[in-house]
Amino acid sequence: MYIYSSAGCIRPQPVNQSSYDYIVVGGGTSGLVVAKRLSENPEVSVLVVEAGGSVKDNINVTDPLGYGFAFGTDIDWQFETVEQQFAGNAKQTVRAGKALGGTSTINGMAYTRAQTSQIDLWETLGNEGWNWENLFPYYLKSEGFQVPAESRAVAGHLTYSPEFHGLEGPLLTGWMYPMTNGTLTSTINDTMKAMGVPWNQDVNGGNMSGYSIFPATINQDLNVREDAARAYYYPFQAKQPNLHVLLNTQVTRVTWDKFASIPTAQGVEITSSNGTTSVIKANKEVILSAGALVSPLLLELSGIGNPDILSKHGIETVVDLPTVGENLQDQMNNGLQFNIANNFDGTEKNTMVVYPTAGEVFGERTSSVSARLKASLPLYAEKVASINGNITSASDLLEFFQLQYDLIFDREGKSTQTPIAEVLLYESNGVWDSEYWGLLPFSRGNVHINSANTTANALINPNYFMLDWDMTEQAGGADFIRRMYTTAPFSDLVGSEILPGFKSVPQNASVEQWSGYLKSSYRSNFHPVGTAAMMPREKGGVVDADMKVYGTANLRVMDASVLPFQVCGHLVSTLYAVAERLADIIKGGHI
Ligand SMILES: Cc1cc2nc3c(=O)[nH]c(=O)nc-3n(C[C@H](O)[C@H](O)[C@H](O)COP(=O)(O)OP(=O)(O)OC[C@H]3O[C@@H](n4cnc5c(N)ncnc54)[C@H](O)[C@@H]3O)c2cc1C
Repeated sequence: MYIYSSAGCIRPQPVNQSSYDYIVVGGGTSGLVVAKRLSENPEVSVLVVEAGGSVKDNINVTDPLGYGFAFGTDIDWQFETVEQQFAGNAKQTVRAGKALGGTSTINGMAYTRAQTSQIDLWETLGNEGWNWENLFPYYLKSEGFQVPAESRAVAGHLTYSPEFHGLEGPLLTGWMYPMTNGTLTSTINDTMKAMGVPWNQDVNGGNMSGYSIFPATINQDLNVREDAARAYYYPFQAKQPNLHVLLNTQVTRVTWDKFASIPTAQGVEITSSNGTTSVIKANKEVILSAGALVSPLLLELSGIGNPDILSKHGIETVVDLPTVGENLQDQMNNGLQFNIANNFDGTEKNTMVVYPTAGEVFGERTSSVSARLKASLPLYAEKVASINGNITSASDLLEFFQLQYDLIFDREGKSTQTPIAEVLLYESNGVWDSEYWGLLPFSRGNVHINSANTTANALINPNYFMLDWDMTEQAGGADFIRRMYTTAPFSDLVGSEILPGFKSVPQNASVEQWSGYLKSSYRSNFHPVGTAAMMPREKGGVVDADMKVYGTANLRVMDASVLPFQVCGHLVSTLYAVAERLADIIKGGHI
């Protein structure tokens, strides 16, 4: 067993302690933030246990234009879902990073936050103190925004509002150099204007809707990906000798203090890469940051969860918390492709994004779509409850669904400012590609252990396309893209539609006509959240507003599992901010 500690560059050293004050399970996006911040106090020792290794020099990670290079390699967990019964029964692959830095080492590097109302919703649910106003300072605290030079900003349409960005935080954000020249951005802007979609000066201030050029997590001067390890670990290795990292080591469960009156984590059981198993003790706390598809499994393997599931696998119940692993929410990712007309020179590679609202997607149909959704909510709640074994009651689900509805539509059924789709646009291998996803599906699934064997595959079931809104939203996104490609002036640069093509999905297709194509060509959007949700226990929460697991003295979860609802932005910006705030909560003082 080897430990990587503060002594300069990454170099294996024998484990030198059998106990640490804090043990963070998973050196990923969230885990490294918490570990770095806790170890700012030189009096405490912090150990991060990470299943993967260091990828500091892995070109598949560092190359900012190398999105996808790491897929299918040994740093990709490549989780597999069960057959998706509402989407043609095919299984799906859900990617996640297995490396120091976690999924931030393989992701698309987009840095976009959330709609203010989405974060405020967390407080409405009963999580005191979790609202946009309180979280916003932590978005700024985590961020080291690299201000683009004015000439670059003008040439590349890189608009931003300085007050929405932190300059001193560890996580570098900004724009890649080669992305900032060309005229396509303004052509699309004129097209968006023609479609009634405004330019959004900065998607990171709490209003995401509109058309924008989004920043990335990037070190623009080195031209390398900025992942969690580059932001929150490597620069502090030498300065914070009390921050230790144990790589290539898998945590298999939490161990408990047999003599404590309430369940108290005593440490973690680990398996090293050579297969040896041992226990490391935690003097104060264990924090699970293994990701939304693993942290709930570690809870179950440690005896926290649904007693029916635990007993089936011979695991003694430590805390009866049946919603562990429930409330899984992911999004579905589809794409449309078009030929490029000869008059486009193909040189611009800006990070263009459109976040249309329900009104912009559905147009005149908005009130009928909203009425139908509203009327369907009780049915949705019944359906989700029954398919998921009534672990979360239909009445609780109905409450969540009404809150989610209120994000999208107001009381009169009109569209709010919350976007319902993310639409990307880029030129790739000589064609126009528009990848997109509906942002707020109502489907809820789950993830559970399938064995007490810690290395066995889990049962991952996002229930993609379970509810008809999810298809309505996804088909609406496809319609929106077709309009975008056929609206001037962008239409001048577009040839014929390649995918799906009008033979496969006719012009002005109905939702039903879209569904065959969308279900046969979708993939996971790789944004699983909600499986150890921060909510009051009586509503099905797994962690409280301090991310402490209900019924335990000193076990917390901090990763995408705790987000009770999906957010409209990509996840890392919000996870960095939430983890920053949690670190302050643990340290005993927060903004
Ligand atoms: C392909 C892809 C593209 C994406 N694109 C974007 C994007 O452009 N922008 C964005 O903001 N978000 C994006 N996301 C989502 C985002 O990156 C993730 O939601 C986020 O990084 C998850 O952070 P986390 O802290 O929850 O978990 P992770 O960062 O996944 O960290 C979990 C860590 O725990 C480790 N671990 C797991 N099990 C164990 C165990 N038993 N013992 C020890 N360690 C363990 C893992 O190896 C990992 O390092 C993308 C995701 C993917 C997969």
